[in-house]
Amino acid sequence: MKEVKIGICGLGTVGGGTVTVLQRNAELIAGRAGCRLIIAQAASRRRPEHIELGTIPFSDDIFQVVQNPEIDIVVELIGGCETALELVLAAIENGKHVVTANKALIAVHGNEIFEAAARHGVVVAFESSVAGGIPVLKAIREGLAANRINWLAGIINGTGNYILSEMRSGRAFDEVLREAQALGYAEADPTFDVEGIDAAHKLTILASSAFGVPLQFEKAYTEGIANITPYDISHAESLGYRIKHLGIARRQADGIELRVHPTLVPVRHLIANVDGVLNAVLVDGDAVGQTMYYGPGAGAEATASAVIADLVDVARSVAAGSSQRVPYLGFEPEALEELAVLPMEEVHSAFYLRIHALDRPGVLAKIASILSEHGINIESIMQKETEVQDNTIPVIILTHTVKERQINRAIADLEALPDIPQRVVRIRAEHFPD
Ligand SMILES: NC(=O)C1=CN([C@@H]2O[C@H](COP(=O)(O)OP(=O)(O)OC[C@H]3O[C@@H](n4cnc5c(N)ncnc54)[C@H](O)[C@@H]3O)[C@@H](O)[C@H]2O)C=CC1
Ligand SMILES: N[C@@H](CC=O)C(=O)O
Ligand code: NA
Repeated sequence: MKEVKIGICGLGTVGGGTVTVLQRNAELIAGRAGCRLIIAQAASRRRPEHIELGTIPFSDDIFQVVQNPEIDIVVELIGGCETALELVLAAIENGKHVVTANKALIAVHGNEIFEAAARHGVVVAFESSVAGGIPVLKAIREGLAANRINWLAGIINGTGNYILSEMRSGRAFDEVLREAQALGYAEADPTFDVEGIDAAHKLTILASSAFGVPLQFEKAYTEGIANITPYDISHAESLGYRIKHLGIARRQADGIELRVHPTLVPVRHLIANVDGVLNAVLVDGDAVGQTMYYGPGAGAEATASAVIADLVDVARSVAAGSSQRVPYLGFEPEALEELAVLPMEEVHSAFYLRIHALDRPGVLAKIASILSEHGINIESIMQKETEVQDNTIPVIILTHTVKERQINRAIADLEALPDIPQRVVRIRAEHFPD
């Protein structure tokens, strides 16, 4: 049987999982790929103690892997952007195919990397970069190729979803984050998870694959989960909603929405019930309707599953000597569109508002009148008389769907009232069509 030689750079969580699964399932993978995947070299800062490397040659210099003439496919699992970009471009220039789990690298430098790969006749595969083990890019680029995709929405950060899920049972944010780090779910810099940057990287890749637009991470609206409190989680629940951190991309007539933020989702919706490190991506296509892809979004072997699926894909084409591949973003480069990313003020959502108002007669009427002046209808309102804090009473409001611009103006007017001494808390809400 033909052999395809691979070199693995980075032996941390995902690198370790990849070595383990490649060794454990070697026969099965060879049967599927039609060739043997041989790890010809592995490199990382330190020789890992917890990974059984056996006879695999080890180096502490990742650049040795891209210079190794034996190697056909370089697997980049070091993370980060600077060295990873240098490594991947060097691999491509040396005529090597690349498999990477690095969403930051693809979202920020993907356009440049794909051009370099096309010039050198090699491929770059990145299924594991989005939603870990879930084959969602394959589903969008291949399985849904017939569809005009209208919108997609997903829980695409395992760490953030793990934190929000555990907070529902009253656990503290910092303690749960430390646990997610210990389980290998979090990024090297966990602020990427907490501030929504990791989800924005993944949403950028999903949106480009769904709509056929160039990668444009810098235009994504990004808001994380750091300000979500147990108080809002429990009040959202009493309104029949759960707070999830979602990435949403929607095609509008004049552009696309590209946004990542905490969102109230009706509790009965499937996506509200995706908990822990699990991810889910809901995709609406004009022919198929809605499909949802669900599974582990992070973790060593779950992510290795997608890394190895890419290795099998690339190895099959190397073994067959074929250059026919699914295009990176699922569209031929000349079919990509320059659709504008819409400013957030043009986006429509319903809103959960938490307003702390002084306990004076007529305050509720003033709030209702300001919302009405801005054309905002109220779906439900709760005044928590028993929860007086600093002389204020929380008023929780759920609005109907409005333009972001309307809510911004209404909140500015509310915050200008002497009766409302604190900032208004707002969280967007989505009602997915059936
Ligand atoms: N942990 C997860 O569940 C998932 C991670 N990813 C992505 O996979 C990539 C790797 O993530 P993890 O395995 O979690 O990270 P990690 O921090 O556990 O592993 C990275 C490894 O690369 C090594 N390394 C980094 N820079 C190096 C350099 N310049 N020279 C030599 N060695 C170097 C580190 O020493 C470490 O062993 C990242 O891009 C991450 O975003 C993607 C999906 C899931
Ligand atoms: N830190 C990421 C890892 C997978 O992409 C996450 O928590 O989802
Ligand atoms: Na994936």
